[in-house]
Amino acid sequence: MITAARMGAVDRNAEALGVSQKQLMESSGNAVARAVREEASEGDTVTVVAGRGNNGGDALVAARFLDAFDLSVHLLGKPETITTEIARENWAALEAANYPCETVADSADLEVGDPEVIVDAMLGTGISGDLREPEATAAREINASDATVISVDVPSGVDADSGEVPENAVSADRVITFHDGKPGLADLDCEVRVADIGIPGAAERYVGPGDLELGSPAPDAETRVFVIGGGPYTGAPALSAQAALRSGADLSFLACPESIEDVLAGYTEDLIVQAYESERLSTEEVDGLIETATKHDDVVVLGPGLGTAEETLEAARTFLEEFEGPMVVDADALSVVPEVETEATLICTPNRKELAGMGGPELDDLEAGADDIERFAAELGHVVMAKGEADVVSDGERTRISTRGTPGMTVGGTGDTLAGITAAFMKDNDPLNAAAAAAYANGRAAERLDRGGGLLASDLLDEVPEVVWGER
Ligand SMILES: NC(=O)C1=CN([C@@H]2O[C@H](COP(=O)(O)OP(=O)(O)OC[C@H]3O[C@@H](n4cnc5c(N)ncnc54)[C@H](O)[C@@H]3O)[C@@H](O)[C@H]2O)[C@H](O)CC1
Ligand SMILES: [K+]
Repeated sequence: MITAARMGAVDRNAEALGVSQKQLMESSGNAVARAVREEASEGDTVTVVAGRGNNGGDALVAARFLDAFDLSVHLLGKPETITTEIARENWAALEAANYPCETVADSADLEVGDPEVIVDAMLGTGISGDLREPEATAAREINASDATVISVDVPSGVDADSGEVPENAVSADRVITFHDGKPGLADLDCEVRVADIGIPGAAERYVGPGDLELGSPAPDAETRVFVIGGGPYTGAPALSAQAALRSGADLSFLACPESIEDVLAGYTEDLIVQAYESERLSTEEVDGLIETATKHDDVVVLGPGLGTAEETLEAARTFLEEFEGPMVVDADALSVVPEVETEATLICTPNRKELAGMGGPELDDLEAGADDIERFAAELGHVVMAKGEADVVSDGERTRISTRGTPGMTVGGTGDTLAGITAAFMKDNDPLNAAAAAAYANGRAAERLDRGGGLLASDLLDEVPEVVWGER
């Protein structure tokens, strides 16, 4: 099953791999035509009712494969209102080739007639709200006919994700959906066929630009990130907190021992440093931190630069046991995750060593060990983003691999920037989508800066916005 949003991301990934939307539309249209040929005999009347989006586009392709029938194509709107280039091109091809096609300005003008087959291609996954005119009247006409109704991708009006069927939706006899089943089609009482349209498996398995769109924040999202780190180290928490801002967080707070407060505040005006008295993170600080995080923040990053003192690990354990919000757990805090029961939603970001240290698989090649990482994520009950030459992201059921990045990313601190990017993406988001998008953004930023060597993790900070807002 695949949601509409994820389908869009996979389409975008396919395009980045060199398989264009127009190629996918050609395959979709061909699959629809094959279904029509199963239902109609040569010379039968076939009526195509096309909307102005790519759902309609699919049927405009199908029309070219239906010469053997008494065909008529009805576009619900003016050609210039067709919303995509590839659908427009397919309409123009039909007109240029003298196909029997007409535009329907007003639903009263739509003559569905009494064909053997109607192809319902008004609306697919791009629907919003109940059917509006002229689609609503057209749907009534289609439902009132005795024709066999073949719906393209989704019966027009049905929500492909929720399965909600508004009363004026098309009632299909058959649905030809593309690439994978849709959650909203599972309970339809008609035949649903999944047609392979040639999307490469890599478009789902490997993180691409579509995943960035899916997992990065909407421009108007307001995210407050709270980094709990530092103690022996100061660079790591500062990198995470700044990376969060560079990835869309509006405010980035940094909780640290007061002994390094000035050092951290000195890095940049942009961080709000909130110091606590203890020399390092300890249990007496945790209640205060949980209260602050719960009241004021959206996502916590626990771990950068915390060090591994027993009292710090004990405090991390307590924090994890008591906090219930979204968290990125990185670096030294990772080792306690398998020991605690938590209500928090975690994204754990171990490197190979930390993965093994958490009781995960000991792997030289993370990509080759992706199934082991998926099993470990399932046991752990949280998203694991195992960082290496390839990053493997899994929630125990779904696994995606990011091969973005450069050898130079082995320099210290790129895991800290990744943790901050992940936190900025995590609010109100599927944690797997957020983590996959963050791995992609961090790696792409490094690729854009690649001069063969000499990368600094702090260099990534300026480049991340170029990826998150410049490339999607
Ligand atoms: N990988 C794949 O699965 C592929 C699927 N394809 C087809 O593309 C459509 C999705 O196309 P899209 O252009 O995003 O949207 P639609 O055509 O479904 O609808 C957009 C169209 O409809 C208008 N509209 C929206 N809501 C309403 C409403 N409530 N009432 C009336 N009109 C509405 C909106 O204004 C637009 O004009 C997918 O379903 C597949 O069929 C690709 O062709 C290939 C890859
Ligand atoms: K449809």
